[in-house]
Amino acid sequence: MNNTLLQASAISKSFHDPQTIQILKEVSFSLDRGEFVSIIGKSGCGKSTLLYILSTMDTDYEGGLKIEGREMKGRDEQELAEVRNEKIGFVFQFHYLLNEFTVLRNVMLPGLKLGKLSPQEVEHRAIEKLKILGIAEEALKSPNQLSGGQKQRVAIARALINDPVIIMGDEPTGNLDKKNTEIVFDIFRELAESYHQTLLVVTHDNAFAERTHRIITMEDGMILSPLG
Ligand SMILES: Nc1ncnc2c1ncn2[C@@H]1O[C@H](COP(=O)(O)OP(=O)(O)OP(=O)(O)O)[C@@H](O)[C@H]1O
Repeated sequence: MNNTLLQASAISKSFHDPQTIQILKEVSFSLDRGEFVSIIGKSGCGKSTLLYILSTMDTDYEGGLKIEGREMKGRDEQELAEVRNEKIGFVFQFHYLLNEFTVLRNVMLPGLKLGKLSPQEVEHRAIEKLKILGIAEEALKSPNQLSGGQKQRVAIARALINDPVIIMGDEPTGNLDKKNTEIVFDIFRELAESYHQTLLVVTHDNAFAERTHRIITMEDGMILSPLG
C-alpha cells in the first residue's frame, strides 16, 4: 500500500510588492502516514508561506500538491474547504478559542460545521478528544478560565474533532513554557505513533524539532535537507 500522505512537487511562490520577490523556490518533499515532521529555518525563509499552501488556504502558487493522492491544484474553493474541514487539523501559536462558548462547544464547532455526524455524535467524539488530551474535566468551563497550556490542548482537541489525516502546526508551542511544550510534544508523538496521523510542525524550537521523526530545514525558500 502506498504510504504517502502528502506530496509537494516543485512548489514556487512569489509576492509582487511591487517588485517580484520569489519566496518559495521549487519546494518538493513528501510526508508518509504516521510521520511526525518539523520544519525549521531562519525567520523569513518561507516556512509559514509553505504551510499556508500545504493547508490549501493559499491557492496562488506554482507546482503541485497531492493529499492522499488527490491533486489539490486547480480545485475550486468549495472543494478545498471540504478537504480542509475533513482532512486537515490546524494548531496555531495562538489558540483562537471563543470565550463565549464552553470548551466542549469550541471543540465541537468544526465537527458541527462538517455536518457528517449528528450533534450528539459530535459531542461524544469531542469528549473523547478532551479525554485523550487530559482536559475532560474542563469541558464545561469557558476557555478564559484555563491556563495557557490547557487552552492549547483545547485547540488541539478542536483540530482533532474530524479525525484529520494530517495536523499542521504553525509554532504550536511558541507561546508555551517548557512543561507545556513537553506535554504538546508527547501528544503529537502519540497521534503519529498510535493513531497514524501525520504531523507537520513549523517550529523555532530546535530541541523540539530534534526529537521529531524528521527535520525539514529551509533556507531562503528552499529545502536544505529533505531527507533529514
Ligand atoms: N503578503 C505578503 N506580501 C509580501 N511579502 C510577504 C507576504 N507574506 C510574507 N511575505 C514575505 O515572505 C517571506 C517569508 O515569510 P514567512 O512568513 O513564510 O516566513 P517564516 O519563515 O514563516 O518566518 P517566521 O519564522 O518569522 O514566521 C518574508 O520575507 C515575508 O516578509
